[in-house]
Amino acid sequence: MRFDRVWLNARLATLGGNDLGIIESGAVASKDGLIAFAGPMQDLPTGWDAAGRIDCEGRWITPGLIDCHTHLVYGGDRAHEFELRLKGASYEEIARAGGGILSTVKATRAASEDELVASALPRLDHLIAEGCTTVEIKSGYGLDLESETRSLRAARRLTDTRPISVTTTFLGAHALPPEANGDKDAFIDKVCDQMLPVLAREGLADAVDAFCEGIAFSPEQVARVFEAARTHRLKIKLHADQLSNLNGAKLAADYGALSADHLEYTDVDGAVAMAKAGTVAVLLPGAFYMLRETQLPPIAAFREAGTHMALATDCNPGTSPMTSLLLTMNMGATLFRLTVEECIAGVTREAARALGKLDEIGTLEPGKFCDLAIWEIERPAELVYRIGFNPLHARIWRGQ
Ligand SMILES: O=C(O)CC[C@@H]1NC(=O)NC1=O
Ligand SMILES: [Fe+3]
Repeated sequence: MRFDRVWLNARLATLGGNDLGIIESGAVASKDGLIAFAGPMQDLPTGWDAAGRIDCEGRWITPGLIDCHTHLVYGGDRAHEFELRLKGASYEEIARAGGGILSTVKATRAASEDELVASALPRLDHLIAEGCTTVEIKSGYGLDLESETRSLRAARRLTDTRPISVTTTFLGAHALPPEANGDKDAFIDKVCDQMLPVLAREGLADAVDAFCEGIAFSPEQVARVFEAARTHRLKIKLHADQLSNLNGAKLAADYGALSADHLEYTDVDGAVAMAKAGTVAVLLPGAFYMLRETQLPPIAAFREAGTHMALATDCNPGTSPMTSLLLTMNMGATLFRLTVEECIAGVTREAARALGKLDEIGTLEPGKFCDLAIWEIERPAELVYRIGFNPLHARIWRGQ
């Protein structure tokens, strides 16, 4: 058997099954960008050969990390609002005063596609430096067809100059733009009848998302977006129950969403509905931390119900200006009390599930893309335990 590359003398955290899937004296082999073998070195086929042999000298190999929820493409920044919040203004007060998302909308509408690409690249490079091999990027700061199109094109273009997989999500129902003059239903009509069909036809969106919240859109308005997504055969996700319980998790589950995200105010019924529907709970501790939220997501209910749980940075200029999946894991453990296994699975196997791509990425199993992160650590817990330290030794994307 001839492989392209073989990584030998490694300790594997395959994330296969429902745990870390640890293999102590392991090897991974690639062929044409895919994993051709992942298992005990002694099980490598007799007489195997390879163009490249890498001695990992006992280092750990995990699947490449996956950030399944980011708003990475946007103009400007919100540092000034950060100062306002330090002086006591709430996130909702700032939003209702026309700041928040809308100030980023103004900056994004004013930015060219090249400028959107250029400003996103440093954020993307930070994720890549920590072993990220797939990133989901939402629109949602354009809020009109031309700006949403420009944002999603910019997201797609990031793969032109970086070795990373990008999935895009149309988040037109993120906030009400100024020109809507307060008419949310008319804006939802535009999202569903004008923007979504064009973006679907042009293949610019892999999924559709919405913000179901008092300061954003109602469950009824979100349901209209979901119906339109279904018409155009696009998968759905939802920013749900972040600041209040509008039963967003249940709504997402009822529509068979890939994921419902945030979920601080989700109740047991929502957790059970998600488990039954296979809708992944994407937990976003960066926003919880930045907003100094005190309502914890119902982790015990998710565990009890069997709801899959993922973790992501929610990288965005307002509530989570964070580009570190390692710090995200530490927050998931420290703030949400997730276990080490849940954290590492949350940014690999479960993040892949949240993107509907578990058949392609997220575990070290033959037939999946050979996306690897090789770590200078003695035990997997170090990936979650440390704060502000990056133990990445090497990152492999599609076997390279
Ligand atoms: O503040 C921003 O720019 C986005 C905030 C982000 N979007 C959303 O729906 N919830 C969030 O935390
Ligand atoms: Fe978000």
